[in-house]
Amino acid sequence: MEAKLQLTNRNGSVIYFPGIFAPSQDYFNRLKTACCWQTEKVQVFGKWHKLRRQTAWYGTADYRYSGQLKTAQPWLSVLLEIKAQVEELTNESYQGVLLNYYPDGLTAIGWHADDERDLVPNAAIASVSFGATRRFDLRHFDGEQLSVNLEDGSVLIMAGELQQYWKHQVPVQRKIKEPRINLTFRVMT
Ligand SMILES: O=C(O)CCC(=O)C(=O)O
Ligand SMILES: [Fe+2]
Repeated sequence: MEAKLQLTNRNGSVIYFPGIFAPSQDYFNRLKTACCWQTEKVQVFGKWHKLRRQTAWYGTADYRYSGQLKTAQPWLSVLLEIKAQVEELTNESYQGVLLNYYPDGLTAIGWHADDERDLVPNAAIASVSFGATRRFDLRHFDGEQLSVNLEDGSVLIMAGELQQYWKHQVPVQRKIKEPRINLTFRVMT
């Protein structure tokens, strides 16, 4: 059994597994090279703005989120390799993965819940991290906050009713100059 840390079990569960993938597997560079990255945009008062964060969506189902339609690109072998290990660890099967590329610590993702209607409600979301360690914050609607550092090769599982009661973010960390890739494997309707 792998080492694991249960961060909360209140209104959903969050479990952290460090060191699931070894640095020698070189997934950061393989994903950086193989994936078709797109600069993320957000619409504010009708105007589109480019973000520093880049994303990619792979799998067998299209995904609508924050006003955009992400057309699924077919699975890559490197993604299937990672998916197989994550499915074994979490006892779940995933139809899609959202990848986020953070070039440095100035790149962040704001408070949100992963509750889009294309996702099966309350199904597990498995979040895999490569590269720079970044802080991951969770905030319950009643104000309780939790944080965990997501290290290279780790897997974080969010499950149950979590997305209905908690939001999460990856905040700006100015001192971090190194890039990071995160993959969130999702169960789609
Ligand atoms: O980069 C992370 O650790 C989280 C990404 C995330 O929350 C998302 O893609 O919905
Ligand atoms: Fe998220």
